[in-house]
Amino acid sequence: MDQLKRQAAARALEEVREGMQLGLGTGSTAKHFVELLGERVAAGLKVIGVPTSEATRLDAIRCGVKLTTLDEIDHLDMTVDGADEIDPDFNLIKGGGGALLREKIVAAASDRMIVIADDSKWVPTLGKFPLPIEVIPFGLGATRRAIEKAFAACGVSGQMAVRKAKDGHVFVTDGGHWIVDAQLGRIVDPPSLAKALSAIPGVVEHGLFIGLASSAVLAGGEGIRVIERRKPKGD
Ligand SMILES: O=C[C@H](O)[C@H](O)[C@H](O)COP(=O)(O)O
Repeated sequence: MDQLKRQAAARALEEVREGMQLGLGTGSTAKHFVELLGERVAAGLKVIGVPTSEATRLDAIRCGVKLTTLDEIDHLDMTVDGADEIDPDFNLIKGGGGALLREKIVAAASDRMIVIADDSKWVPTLGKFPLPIEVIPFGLGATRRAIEKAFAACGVSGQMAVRKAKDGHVFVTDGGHWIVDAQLGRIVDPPSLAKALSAIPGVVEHGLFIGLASSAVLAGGEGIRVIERRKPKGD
């Protein structure tokens, strides 16, 4: 599986050009991309990156990739990031690693977002992977009730659990928030659910990425598939 992730990362690297401003994703697949990019930088390629998490920031520094912020530059040419699920409309679930907020900010600031993954992430319908919802700890009971209402209005339901870190403590995101993971099974209308969740005051962000991904590089046993989204970014 790790080999497939690296192959997808290597294929995405072929899209990188001299001078590009790049969004650097988070997770085990994106980490391969940062490492491979580091090798190209060591060989003379000049690019600059914006990391989507503290973990990626440290990886990029270790790999010699020059970094900047979205305060210093006004757009990114391309973001390369992993995903937990991708559907045929290029809706994504992200946030399995807890980086969804920065990942979404960076993807939205990019001209293109390439999703890299092993092909098990390509699914007919989103929802088997628990949907991460980043929340403010204050008033969480009220926020959870509002989330349940949004689920009902969008025809989904399922258990919610506050994410725990490996040490048993509540997982805290880079932004200092918590994550509620929702086991929805099948998300019938991802764009409507995304809109409903975004309207809840205690929800900082959610892991549904709608209209952001422009292509997917999927590595599987039979090779690499590059699938382009037909609709322009933002639709
Ligand atoms: O918060 C984490 C990110 O959204 C990751 O890109 C996503 O969870 C996929 O991670 P991985 O490549 O490790 O499966």
